[in-house]
Amino acid sequence: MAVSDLSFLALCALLPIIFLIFLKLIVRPRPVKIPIKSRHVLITGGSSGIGLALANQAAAEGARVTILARNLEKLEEAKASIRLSTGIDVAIVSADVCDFEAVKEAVDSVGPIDVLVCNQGVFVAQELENQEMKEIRDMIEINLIGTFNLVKAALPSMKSRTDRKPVSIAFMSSQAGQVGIYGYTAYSASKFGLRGLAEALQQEVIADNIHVSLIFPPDTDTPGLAEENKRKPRLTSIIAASSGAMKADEVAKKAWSGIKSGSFFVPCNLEGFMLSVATAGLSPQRSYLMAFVEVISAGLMRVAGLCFQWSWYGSIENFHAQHK
Ligand SMILES: NC(=O)C1=CN([C@@H]2O[C@H](COP(=O)(O)OP(=O)(O)OC[C@H]3O[C@@H](n4cnc5c(N)ncnc54)[C@H](OP(=O)(O)O)[C@@H]3O)[C@@H](O)[C@H]2O)C=CC1
Ligand SMILES: CCCCCCCCCCCCCCCC(=O)[C@@H](N)CO
Repeated sequence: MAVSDLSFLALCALLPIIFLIFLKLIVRPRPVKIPIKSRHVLITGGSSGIGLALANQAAAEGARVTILARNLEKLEEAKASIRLSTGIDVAIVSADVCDFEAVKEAVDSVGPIDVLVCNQGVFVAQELENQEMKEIRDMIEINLIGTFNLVKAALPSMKSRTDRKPVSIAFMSSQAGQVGIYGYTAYSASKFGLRGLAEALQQEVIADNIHVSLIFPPDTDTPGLAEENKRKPRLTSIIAASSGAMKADEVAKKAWSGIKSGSFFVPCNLEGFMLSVATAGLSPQRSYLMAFVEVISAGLMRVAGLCFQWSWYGSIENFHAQHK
């Protein structure tokens, strides 16, 4: 082999390494670890489904957990179920996230928060044309404005903590917050909204050692999903089935691992991983390895995304052809 061939091969091997080093130097915010043991975790919507699973796992890991929701009976039941499975007592607090004064009072009553998980959410799948304005408003109010209320209420004490250790604010989005899906005009809007909130907020709070995570679950087996499934447009189910369904415990496990590693995007399954790479956009990225994957697979992921759209629009066409 000629010397020039060898040096060409060496260059080919070297380029990715140089690129990795470059990415390692520039990714921002810098990597961080956020332990939850012995720290105060507030989980909204913690009385049911994904929130309850998050609370269970945090309690089992030795965090001091508070769960917040509206219905006090459901909160008591959740507390009893967590005690049964972990032997640990969590604190409960009742408030409607839509009421800022109530949220402020609740947050002040539970003491300084190290990890705030804004997980409360409602979802009713329906074509916009058939959906009542009340349902649309509820989704925006509870999922998006309610999250603003929580962050506004918790931020002052999170910022003024004396120990300066890394703390976290996590938002429960959805894969429907990464791609618009038939039947989810209002829901997707509320969850896409969380992304804008999260991206901007991360820049505002990084100097306070506060780290933001956005979690993107697929359909997850919860009381909320069972309720949603009672009346769901057929096409919503068909398109959402592009991503596999998960158990609440599995989603909670992925969520905690993402929050603790300070990841900005937290996908929960393989399809979610692809979605996160495909929709990386200008989101912050702490991991140079993930940044590397995003850069080298960007074109391919766009092709995959176009294939999914091709298949979804195919389903929509078929559906209309059958229902003429
Ligand atoms: N299940 C799924 O398929 C998926 C869910 N998600 C998201 O995960 C989150 C949790 O969903 P899931 O576990 O299924 O939901 P559930 O319906 O099982 O639980 C919702 C929780 O939120 C609380 N909540 C609802 N409205 C309010 C409010 N106004 N103020 C305070 N708390 C409230 C409920 O308690 P109460 O009613 O007593 O207030 C309950 O604890 C949601 O944000 C959802 O959008 C994302 C992707 C998939
Ligand atoms: C480039 C590659 C892309 C790969 C995969 C795309 C899969 C998208 C599926 C989206 C499913 C949305 C489910 C919403 C669940 C939810 O939030 C509700 N249960 C609540 O209403």
